[in-house]
Amino acid sequence: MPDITSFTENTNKFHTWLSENFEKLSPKIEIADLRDTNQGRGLIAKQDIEEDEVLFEMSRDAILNIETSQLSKINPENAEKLNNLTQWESLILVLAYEMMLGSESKWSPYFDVLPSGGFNSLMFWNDEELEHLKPSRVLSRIGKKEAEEMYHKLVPGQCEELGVPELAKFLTLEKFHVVASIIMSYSFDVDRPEEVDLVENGELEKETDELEEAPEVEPTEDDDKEDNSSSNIEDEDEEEEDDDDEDEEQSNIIKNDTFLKSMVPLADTLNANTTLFNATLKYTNHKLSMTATKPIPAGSQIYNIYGDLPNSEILRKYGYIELPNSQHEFAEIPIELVKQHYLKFPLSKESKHASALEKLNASQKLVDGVLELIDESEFLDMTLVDCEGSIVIESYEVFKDGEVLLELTVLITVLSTLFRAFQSDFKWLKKLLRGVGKEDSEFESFVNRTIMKCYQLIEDGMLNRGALDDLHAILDARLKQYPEEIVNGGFEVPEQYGDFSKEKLANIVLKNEVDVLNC
Ligand SMILES: C[S@@+](CC[C@H](N)C(=O)[O-])C[C@H]1O[C@@H](n2cnc3c(N)ncnc32)[C@H](O)[C@@H]1O
Repeated sequence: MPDITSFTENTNKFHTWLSENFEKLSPKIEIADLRDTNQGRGLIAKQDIEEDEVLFEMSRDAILNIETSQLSKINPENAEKLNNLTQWESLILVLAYEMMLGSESKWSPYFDVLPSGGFNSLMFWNDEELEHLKPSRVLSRIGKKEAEEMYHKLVPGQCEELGVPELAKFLTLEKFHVVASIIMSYSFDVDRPEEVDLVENGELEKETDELEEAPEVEPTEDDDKEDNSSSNIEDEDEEEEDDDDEDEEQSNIIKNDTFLKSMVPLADTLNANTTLFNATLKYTNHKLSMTATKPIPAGSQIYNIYGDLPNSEILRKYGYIELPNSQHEFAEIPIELVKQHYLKFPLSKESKHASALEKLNASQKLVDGVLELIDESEFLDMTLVDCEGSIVIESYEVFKDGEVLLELTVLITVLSTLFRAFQSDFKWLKKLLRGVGKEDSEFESFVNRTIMKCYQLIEDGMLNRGALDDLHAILDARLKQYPEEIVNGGFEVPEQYGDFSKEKLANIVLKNEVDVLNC
């Protein structure tokens, strides 16, 4: 039986705190108990709300981050020290410290409505439960190991460094996972006031409706100065690796960011839905305000959007899924499958040639040699400005509407053109093979010329037949990796959200991915 009394009491105390600490709290909204539909607390409209109406508003000192926390203030050097950690690390310490203060913390009634356990996000699934998600690539993004490494960096080292050894005792590994999971599913990346100024003055152009790191997303705000949701530990580690080269950025890591990872009370009480979202968090220089983006009829739930996330990512970070799917589903093609396709590609139709090529280990040499040249292609580096770095990456997203990542289109067009050319002339192929891996060889110049030609074709909107055939074959190979029941339509996505088993949640994610691959 859920404890209705303390749940309601905590909601009421939080509401009182909000009326004392917020600048505006519309009487048209209420915090509702939605546990009967497995949504915890949520925000409901008590009366009709108009588009652009402000639902609540708070000043920047009502939110919790390294600038407002006690941990920064108890010691004059702490603010600087926290700024030298990553956004994740510092907010974990800041939030844990305030929680340790208990009723002494300004945010104590807020903490009482945050979860203290019962998380469904993938970090809390055991190995057996995670098996159900195979072959989804979401499994590569859980970051359990990275989380533990972060724990050992912060505890006890950073706690002592900040002059709070008692925090090391409070922040057990179990508590660390709770705090990190709260940040994962409740925090916002709030634009700094200076950033808002720049955008408002037109000095910085920001694109609308685009996340900072789509689709490996954050509860960050989107570039329209409106909210989304938060980041994950691996995302930030990747950013840091990039920064590692730059000594200057080693210190003041956070000060270099245009946003500050923050806990934003009440804004994080909104549940999310990629179709039904009707409110968004807007930032001004001094304030944050939750604003209706559509008219909201009395009795409806007020929804945010945590980002352009597919169900696999919603499950990983937030522990729930959308039915029948998210608006932003994608599936992923691992590079291994692309390699395997071309390793099996018949380089000659004549059997005597085929065995000679086998002896030369030709397929492996060609696949490795071509991928190396594509990876290092200066031409692609300069022309594909929308792709970050090399087009040879671990996996490629394909989307619900049949759209494929540009990187994959280019890669497959080049590979399909090359391998069909290799297939056309056995003698020439043998000659080419001698140059694999060598600079200024005929092999290298042929591959580079083909890369340029293929790029031109793609720019002119032309995909050759061979590339399409290869893409379909690779998509089919990916589909074969999914459980038969899901691929053959033996599993049906339920109509109503409920208290689903982990296996059912996993099957819904796999079914969504299979549907995308079948598009
Ligand atoms: C930012 S919090 C929203 C407030 C939360 N419901 C609460 O009671 O504190 C995010 C969490 O709310 C839940 N949630 C959000 N949107 C949901 C939805 N559409 N359906 C089910 N649960 C949802 C998930 O547990 C998620 O991790």
